Amino acid sequence: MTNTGFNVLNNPFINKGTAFTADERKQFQIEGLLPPFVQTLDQQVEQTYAQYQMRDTDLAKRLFLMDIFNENRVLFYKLFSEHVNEFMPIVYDPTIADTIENYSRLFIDPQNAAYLSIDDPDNMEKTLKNAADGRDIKLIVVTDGEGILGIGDWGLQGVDISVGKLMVYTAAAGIDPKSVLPVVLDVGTNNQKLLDDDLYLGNRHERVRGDKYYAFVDKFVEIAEDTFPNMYLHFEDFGRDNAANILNKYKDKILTFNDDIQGTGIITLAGILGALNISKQKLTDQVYMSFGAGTAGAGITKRIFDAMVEEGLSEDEARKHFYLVDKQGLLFKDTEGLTPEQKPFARDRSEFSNADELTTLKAAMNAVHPSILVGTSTQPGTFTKEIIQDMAAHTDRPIIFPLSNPTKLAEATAEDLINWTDGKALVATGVPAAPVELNGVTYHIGQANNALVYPGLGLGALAVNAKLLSDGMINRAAHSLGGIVDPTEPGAAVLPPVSKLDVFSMTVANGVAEQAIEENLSDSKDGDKAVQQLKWTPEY
Ligand SMILES: NC(=O)c1ccc[n+]([C@@H]2O[C@H](COP(=O)([O-])OP(=O)(O)OC[C@H]3O[C@@H](n4cnc5c(N)ncnc54)[C@H](O)[C@@H]3O)[C@@H](O)[C@H]2O)c1
Ligand SMILES: O=C(O)C[C@H](O)C(=O)O
Ligand SMILES: [Mn+2]
Repeated sequence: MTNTGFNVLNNPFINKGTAFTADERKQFQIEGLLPPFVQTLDQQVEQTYAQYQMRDTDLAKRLFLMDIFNENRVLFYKLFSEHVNEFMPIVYDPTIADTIENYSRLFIDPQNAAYLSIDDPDNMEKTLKNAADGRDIKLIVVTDGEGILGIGDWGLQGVDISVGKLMVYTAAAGIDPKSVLPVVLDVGTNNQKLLDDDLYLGNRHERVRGDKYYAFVDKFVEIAEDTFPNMYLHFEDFGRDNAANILNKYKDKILTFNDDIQGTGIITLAGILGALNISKQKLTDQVYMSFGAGTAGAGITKRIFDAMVEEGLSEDEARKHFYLVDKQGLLFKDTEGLTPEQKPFARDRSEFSNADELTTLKAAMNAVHPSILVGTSTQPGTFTKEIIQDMAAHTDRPIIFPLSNPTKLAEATAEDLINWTDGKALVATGVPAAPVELNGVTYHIGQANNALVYPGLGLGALAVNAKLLSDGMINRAAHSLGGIVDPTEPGAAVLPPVSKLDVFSMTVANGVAEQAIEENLSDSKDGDKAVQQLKWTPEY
């Protein structure tokens, strides 16, 4: 195509549609290619929002918004910024799970993603450059699609989680959409449904594992770092066997982040601190049980453990506060198949007279009586009325976070947890939950989803060009979410509301930037100023 005009109209990073002025229409050779009336951005927002409201299912709404995204990023983000609370569950979790499961069938537009195939590693550099198309890439979200939310292996179709996470970065923290790149590492899939599907768009073979897999990931990291210096590399939804390995390999070398391990750790710690602020209890008095001790479960446990150590406990003392339950039941030192992340928290059988019977959540809860129960098991409905009422009988204000996503996989609903405990439970969920009315009190439910923190964390780290993402920066992010909710209000939520996502993302970003400077991980002098300078706003 030689026509400059159509290239402009088809480039979502520069297209303004009907908002192109008469001068711009002349300059870009698009005179007469649009209706003559020149609209303002606000008029476009009003018009598209009215069209959005005409869609009657969440999936149809999402597909409509994706059309706007594909055509005009400024318009998409302006619209998103005006309806953050309403759009988050549509653009992101839980609706995004439907689009991932049906990605190939719904495919219309590649959304400027980079598709990297393990069968074609020599093309990696070219692909990344083609996808960047001269843009200065500062932020990559990469997935290999093996552990998408709790829905498992979706192969190449997982690319939508990279696209979706990046949308939240921009809507929440003002990361310039021109500076981001969604990436999928297509290493095959073990999802038989996809392998058998003629319309599946990914590599139709089993997942490549072992040395060849790690060599591919290493090559990606190396080329991405060389091609885009000073970039923040966000890993998302890798499988349990690889996620922590990759993070451990790179976290002390480059500016990188694993959302499921670190992001989820931060938001869950923030939620627990919020809950303790309401119950006026101390973190170091809590007994913690993780149901599902995989990537997220073990990552959260480590973060809460570190927080207890920071509050003065020795590592040995702190460790005594944690119990992990996975498929095998309560995890003991001699349990078969422990992951390296589970091992430090596995218990001695001699601590229990009935250790061999502790093979279910119910038995483990009965034996331990924890004050905090966090679910990252992908097993829906497993926080039963019996288990929860027994927990509530042994602790004043049980902290209960069913975090498995999407909605259909949650260990319990907020409504049940509040009702079963007569409002005693301090609850947060992974996906948005409506307030619960009980005995004249409205209980607001916090959303413990990493989306509440990763955008601010990324903005803060990028703004000051941090060399690494340190534990100190991560900890600072977790402590930045306090002070927004009034804990004395009856029914107060344990986390700030998503409607204020843009506001508290800035608090997180400022804290993280300042911490990087304090730790000499940045040459910047003024964190707040750097954050303000990097922040992008959707306007023409
Ligand atoms: N709210 C959030 O921000 C957030 C963040 C990350 C993950 N998650 C959710 O947490 C869940 C787990 O994600 P992940 O990345 O840790 O996956 P993962 O596969 O690494 O971990 C899941 C763990 O659950 C265990 N499990 C499976 N069946 C079980 C059973 N019957 N009883 C006990 N344990 C069982 C698995 O063995 C595994 O260790 C997902 O649903 C995901 O959506 C939520
Ligand atoms: O994507 C989400 O909603 C949160 C989290 O990263 C997950 O894997 O569930
Ligand atoms: Mn995830």
